[in-house]
Amino acid sequence: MSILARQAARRAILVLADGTVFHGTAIGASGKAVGEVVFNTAMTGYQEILTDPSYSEQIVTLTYPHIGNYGTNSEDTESDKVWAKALVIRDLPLLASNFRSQQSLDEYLKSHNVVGIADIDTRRLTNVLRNKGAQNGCIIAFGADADVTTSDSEQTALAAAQAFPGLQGMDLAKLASCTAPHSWTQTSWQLESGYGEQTQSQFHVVAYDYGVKHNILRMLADRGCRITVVPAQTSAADVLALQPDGIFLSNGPGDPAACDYAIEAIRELLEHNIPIFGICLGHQLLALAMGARTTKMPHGHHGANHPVLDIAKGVVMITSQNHGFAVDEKSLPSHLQATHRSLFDQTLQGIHATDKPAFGFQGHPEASPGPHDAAPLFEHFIDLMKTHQANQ
Ligand SMILES: NC(=O)CC[C@H](N)C(=O)O
Repeated sequence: MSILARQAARRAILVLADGTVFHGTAIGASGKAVGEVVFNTAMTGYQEILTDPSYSEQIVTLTYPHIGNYGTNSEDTESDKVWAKALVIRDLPLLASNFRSQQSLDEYLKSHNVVGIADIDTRRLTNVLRNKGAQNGCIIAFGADADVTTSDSEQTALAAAQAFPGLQGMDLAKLASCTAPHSWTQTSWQLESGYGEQTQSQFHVVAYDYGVKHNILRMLADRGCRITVVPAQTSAADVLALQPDGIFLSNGPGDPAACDYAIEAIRELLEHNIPIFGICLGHQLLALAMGARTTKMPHGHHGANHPVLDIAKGVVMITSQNHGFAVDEKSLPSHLQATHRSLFDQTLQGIHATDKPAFGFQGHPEASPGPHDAAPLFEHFIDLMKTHQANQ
């Protein structure tokens, strides 16, 4: 029995748009949350997942049964707030134990005003999502003194789930983006010293922030990139005025095809032959700008154990993934080459332009807390910038 069940438990319900109902224990804040329900198979990294802006408008189910074991801290974050709409877990363990822990997961969710549900059969929920596809859903987490199991609240939750418009066609990147350009100098976390500060740089990278995960910026800073982060709607002309050695297109939430301003700016930037690297949403936007199409996947890829084939090398990488849309390989124009494919469902995972120094990766080479098999993709971006500098 979890600590929640031992305490005076607050009840919660999760209702999917197809009418499936789960009764569980409320964790985090009291209230209602509506969004697309997805499942993530990572065993660790719940704080990084919650703070990943790409989870905007999504309710995240973690399939690993014990979540919260190592508590939370102020460092293991991918942005300044929790972006996931709500959290669904099987069991919140009795103790949070880690020398870096500052707050339990339950307290952390409460302090960020995020609702959650525990003590439900997450295997059953995952089966529903895997077989029927990602579905919209609603969680109602009741306060301690609420009378809860009424069918009224199930009806309220069902109506809210069915009224959610869905992620297709939603442009969320401009909402997750920063509002003003700024520089980024923080480097990766080390056990002895925590996060570091960049001391010298060799390349100037302009990073489009569509909801950027901080570890991407840290890994670029580690590799000698002086970084100017710019808002999602920055024009190509404004980026070119910064005289970048390379342009980075970040991850981000929502439907890539809805980000017309970004697709237009990237199309214009491609004409200047400056190295461009896109991750996840950035990869999808690069593909769209070059004439490919994106589609909504049945239940997407969310986890830290996804095998991806490097087509040219014939090597398999274990990768971190978080996406619900994908570039349709069949739609690639002749000047875009497929470089990586998912070994779960054969969907496209990487592209490289044959006529420009531009490439994209669907997974997360910056993954924190890993895996790190795809990290060498950052070196490829550095190599392209070196060549570009040498040719100037
Ligand atoms: N992590 C991301 O950048 C996600 C990209 C896009 N929003 C998708 O769901 O496919």
